[in-house]
Amino acid sequence: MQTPQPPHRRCSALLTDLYQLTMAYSYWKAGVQSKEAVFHLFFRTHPFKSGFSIACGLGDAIEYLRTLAFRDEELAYLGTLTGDDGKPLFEPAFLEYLRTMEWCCDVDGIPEGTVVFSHEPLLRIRGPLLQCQIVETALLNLLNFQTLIATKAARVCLAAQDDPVLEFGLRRAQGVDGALAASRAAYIGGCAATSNVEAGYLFGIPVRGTHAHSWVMSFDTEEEAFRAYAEAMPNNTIFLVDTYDTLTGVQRAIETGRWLRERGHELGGVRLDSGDLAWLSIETRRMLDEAGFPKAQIVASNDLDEQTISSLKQQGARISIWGVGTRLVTAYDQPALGGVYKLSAVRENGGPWRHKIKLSEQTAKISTPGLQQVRRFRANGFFLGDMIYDLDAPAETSRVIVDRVDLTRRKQIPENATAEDLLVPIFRRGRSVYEMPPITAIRDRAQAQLAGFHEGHKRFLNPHEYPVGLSPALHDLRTRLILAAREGRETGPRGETL
Ligand SMILES: Nc1ncnc2c1ncn2[C@@H]1O[C@H](COP(=O)(O)OP(=O)(O)OP(=O)(O)O)[C@@H](O)[C@H]1O
Ligand SMILES: O=P(O)(O)OC[C@H]1O[C@H](OP(=O)(O)OP(=O)(O)O)[C@H](O)[C@@H]1O
Ligand SMILES: O=C(O)c1cccnc1
Repeated sequence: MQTPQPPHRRCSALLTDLYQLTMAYSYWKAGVQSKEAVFHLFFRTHPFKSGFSIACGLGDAIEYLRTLAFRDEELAYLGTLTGDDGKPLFEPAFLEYLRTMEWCCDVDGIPEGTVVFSHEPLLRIRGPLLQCQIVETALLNLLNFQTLIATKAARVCLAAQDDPVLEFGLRRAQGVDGALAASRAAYIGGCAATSNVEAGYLFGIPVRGTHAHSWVMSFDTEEEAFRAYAEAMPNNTIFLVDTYDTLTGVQRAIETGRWLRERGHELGGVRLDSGDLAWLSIETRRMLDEAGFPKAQIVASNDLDEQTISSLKQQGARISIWGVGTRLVTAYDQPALGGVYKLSAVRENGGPWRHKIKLSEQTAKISTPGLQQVRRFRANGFFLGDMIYDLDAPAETSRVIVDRVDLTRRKQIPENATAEDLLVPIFRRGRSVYEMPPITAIRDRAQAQLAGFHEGHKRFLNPHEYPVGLSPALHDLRTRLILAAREGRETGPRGETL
């Protein structure tokens, strides 16, 4: 069966904040709708105090942009919207403009599954100002959530070391759409399978599951329940053992395992879902091994996350499969990634680019100008640092990475390092030029990328900061623009004094 690609449903052109459309209208009224613009989508801080994030959501973003069009019913609805004076917000001629508008932007993006860092553009959109503007909200929605969940999943999987992690989140996820997107992102982040059957069907993710307490409770005894399940599904026998007393449940699972073995089947294992999971798993392992079931798996679930899993590992827990739901798919400890979408250059009629910045009281929040690309350096199997540079400058050959905020912090990249530019072409003049990899390849990419970063960047407590900065030329350009903006001075296109 061919694996369907995201999305699971059409993302409408109306899936946006009203202000994108009021700005679009005003660009059109002012006659600047076709001015060429460049925007970048990036985040400023990693979620979960993490030292890294995993890019995710590009697949849905591509489908959204590929099918972007205002339908007649949607335009009719926009025609009913009114302003403070009760008169229509949008003129019919503008709605007609939207109806015939064809997506024609250039888009470059960092492939899903890539390890990414704060201030790095995950997407660069270049094209008519109006078109770049109206896609902001949907792109942020798609990339923010999926990057958040893929990052959480990667952390949970790092904590589980080489043990499989099953994503069990559907029942607690943020709605149907959140659940599906979370299952996909969790798989990309490293989960082995999901309990969400629709995600399995739509995205080609492996599906796994055990059984619930209700199964046990619906029989008079636990023995009967396990036996009936074993008879029905001798090839899927992980028994939930904590409905009454966990270790008694393990004993009953062992008895059912003997019964299965007499019939040529093997006991899959047990699931622990309450109590002290470290102690119970150690006792359970001992019982299973002594009874001759060394291959039976011990699955654990119950409000797990990367911190609990790390702690359980430290306590010597003998858990071999981790079922993780609520805290993974809701990104419980940080429910949103603060990705933003910022204008960084404009030009008219193919003239020189005018680089733009947004000032802020907080230096870290001052935006980066230019047409940005990210160059990642690597030597001896490890990534050394990332340099954001300006494609509008002469070809970048520098191997010095300058900290965005503190220009005295610089990293010199050695000559033997190889370099890779992370943003790849996704759309050219509105046409999709990117071949979406299968989801398994995206997941493999995340694993391969993570393996290229030193452990210090991946630890949970005070991770070591991976070097990310600007090329010296882009740093100079940004500084010139900040000074000119602060002094209220006009500058040349590249921030030069006039
Ligand atoms: N040894 C352990 N070390 C650290 N955390 C643990 C350990 N064992 C279990 N936990 C976690 O502690 C929490 C225990 O949950 P809680 O106090 O609600 O009790 P419970 O065992 O779930 O009881 P019940 O489900 O019957 O209400 C869960 O998040 C679980 O993952
Ligand atoms: O804890 P999570 O990480 O979300 O994993 C999924 C949970 O969902 C199921 O129980 P449910 O929460 O429905 O009921 P229970 O806690 O009363 O067993 C399962 O037994 C897990 O405990
Ligand atoms: O299959 C399971 O064990 C499962 C599925 C969803 C939620 N909790 C557990």
